[in-house]
Amino acid sequence: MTITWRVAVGSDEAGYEYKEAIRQDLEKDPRVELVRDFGVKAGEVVAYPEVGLAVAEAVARGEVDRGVLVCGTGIGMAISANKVPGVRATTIQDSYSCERSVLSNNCQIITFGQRVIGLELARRLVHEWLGYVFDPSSPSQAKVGVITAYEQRRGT
Ligand SMILES: O=C[C@H](O)[C@H](O)COP(=O)(O)O
Repeated sequence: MTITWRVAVGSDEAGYEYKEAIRQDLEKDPRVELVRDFGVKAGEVVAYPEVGLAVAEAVARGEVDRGVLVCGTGIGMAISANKVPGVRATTIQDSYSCERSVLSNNCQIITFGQRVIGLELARRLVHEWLGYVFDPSSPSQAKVGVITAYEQRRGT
């Protein structure tokens, strides 16, 4: 079975160059059917939560399957995206965390710090990431379900 993804990308000004490189890679990847760019544009200055929340809301609404967010560290983008109910986001810097972010945690969003990791590593991790699919019949589902149940109890 061939899975294709609808992917959103976004950054603040501190992550603009990586976001652009990743967007271009995604647009060429046969596993990607749609790329939505939530900015920023060149020279634009936008607070990272504005972009992180917009991408996470697009994921939560089902308009895209996944998102890639870039800021200086990746931290602010992950914090922001995780505020949107139903969204799981994490910063990644290595191959194993990339794999587990999907297979253990069913994260829909990964974030990078442009000031933290090299561009080629970030691009490689995105390439790997598109190959992972969460298995809802795996033992990890029940653990992720604890988070979902908490959100539902909270009514968020
Ligand atoms: O997590 C936040 C990002 O790294 C952002 O790009 C920079 O934020 P700052 O300007 O508040 O350091």
